[in-house]
Amino acid sequence: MTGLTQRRREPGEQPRSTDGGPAHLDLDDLETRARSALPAEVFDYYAGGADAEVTLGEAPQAWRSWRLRPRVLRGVDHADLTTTLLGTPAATPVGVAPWAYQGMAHPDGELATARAAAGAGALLTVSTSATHTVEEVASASAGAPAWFQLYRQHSPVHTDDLARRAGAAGYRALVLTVDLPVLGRRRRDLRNDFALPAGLRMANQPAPGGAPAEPGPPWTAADIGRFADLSGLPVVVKGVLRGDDALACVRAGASAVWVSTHGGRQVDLVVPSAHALPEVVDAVLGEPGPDGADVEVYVDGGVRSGTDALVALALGARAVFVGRPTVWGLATGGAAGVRAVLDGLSAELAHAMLLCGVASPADAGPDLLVRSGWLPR
Ligand SMILES: Cc1cc2nc3c(=O)[nH]c(=O)nc-3n(C[C@H](O)[C@H](O)[C@H](O)COP(=O)(O)O)c2cc1C
Ligand SMILES: CC(C)CC(=O)C(=O)O
Repeated sequence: MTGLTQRRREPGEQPRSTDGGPAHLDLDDLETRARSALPAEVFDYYAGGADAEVTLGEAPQAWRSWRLRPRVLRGVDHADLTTTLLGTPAATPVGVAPWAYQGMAHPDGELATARAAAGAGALLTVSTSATHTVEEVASASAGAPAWFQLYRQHSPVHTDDLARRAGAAGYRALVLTVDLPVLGRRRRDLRNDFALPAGLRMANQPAPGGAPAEPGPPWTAADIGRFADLSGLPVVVKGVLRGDDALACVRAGASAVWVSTHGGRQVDLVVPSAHALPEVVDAVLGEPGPDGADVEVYVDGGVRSGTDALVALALGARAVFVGRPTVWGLATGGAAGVRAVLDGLSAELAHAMLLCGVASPADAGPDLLVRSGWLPR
């Protein structure tokens, strides 16, 4: 947190080089360093989006189509970031979105990300497509709360098995990703003929050579309650962009919905998360979840600063999740790199909250925002 005044330079003191440490979070610089650290096709896989990447490019801009209306003289001299997510305490409303194949970014992969999230008190979401098993990542979290993200697998038996294992391993929620009936068309990957490195461990996939899988039917809302029963966990539905879908998920037993364009990697030209969020919040506001508590709404996509995160909270998100910033942190600095990203974004958020007279995440509301007419939409 910056102090009340500028620091005065000592006589003869030269400006410090900022190369020596993370004086502040510079995500553009981190991305540039990750680009140098990673093989070009791996960087492209992580960075890229679907088709012409319009949605990918618009995501950060969309948060920035809002302007803040700071509250003054409200007696707020401290911003407390602590919150609960589905009843689980978290030190910050900035969490880690699930992302695949972390072993390509760092040898410790998901284990490093888990340690970083645990250290930061940030909620971790672990991808099905991890390079360490459901149970290994749970152990690395050392009791810190984590959620497990589930994709529909080729074999429904395998999908169900993963849901049960997530419950048994101590994850606190099951995140069903519903925006990937098939993979989006990612031009960079097509151009690079991207393939996963030969030695990469697909830790949650069944061993090759088993019986050929019989694909099950596509998921419907009815699967929400079924997975809650199988896993014994509350279900979060990730990849919702419409109010009617959000309400249908809640009525089918979801405890939370997660507004997401999948980082612009699935369908291009979809509405940015920042614009879909208010519709989803309106649709489910005050709806009870299966345990009677209010349903929660989360969001991800293009959140790159504390002020972006504050806009999301003001629009009604209970938590924001970040994907690529943690990719760049892991690729450049392992667990410490991810930790610096999470701590940096949380510090920026706390700073922005204080400057806007917002004492806690729950204290953020739509009164903080205006959509400026003069801004390009
Ligand atoms: C490299 C990469 C891999 C991803 N893998 C998954 C995944 O396995 N499961 C999932 O639900 N979402 C996955 N996502 C989407 C993220 O969870 C999240 O929605 C998105 O990255 C948020 O946008 P941001 O990267 O702009 O923060 C992935 C995203 C990226 C960038
Ligand atoms: C295994 C993939 C489907 C992971 C993913 O969600 C992505 O690359 O966006």
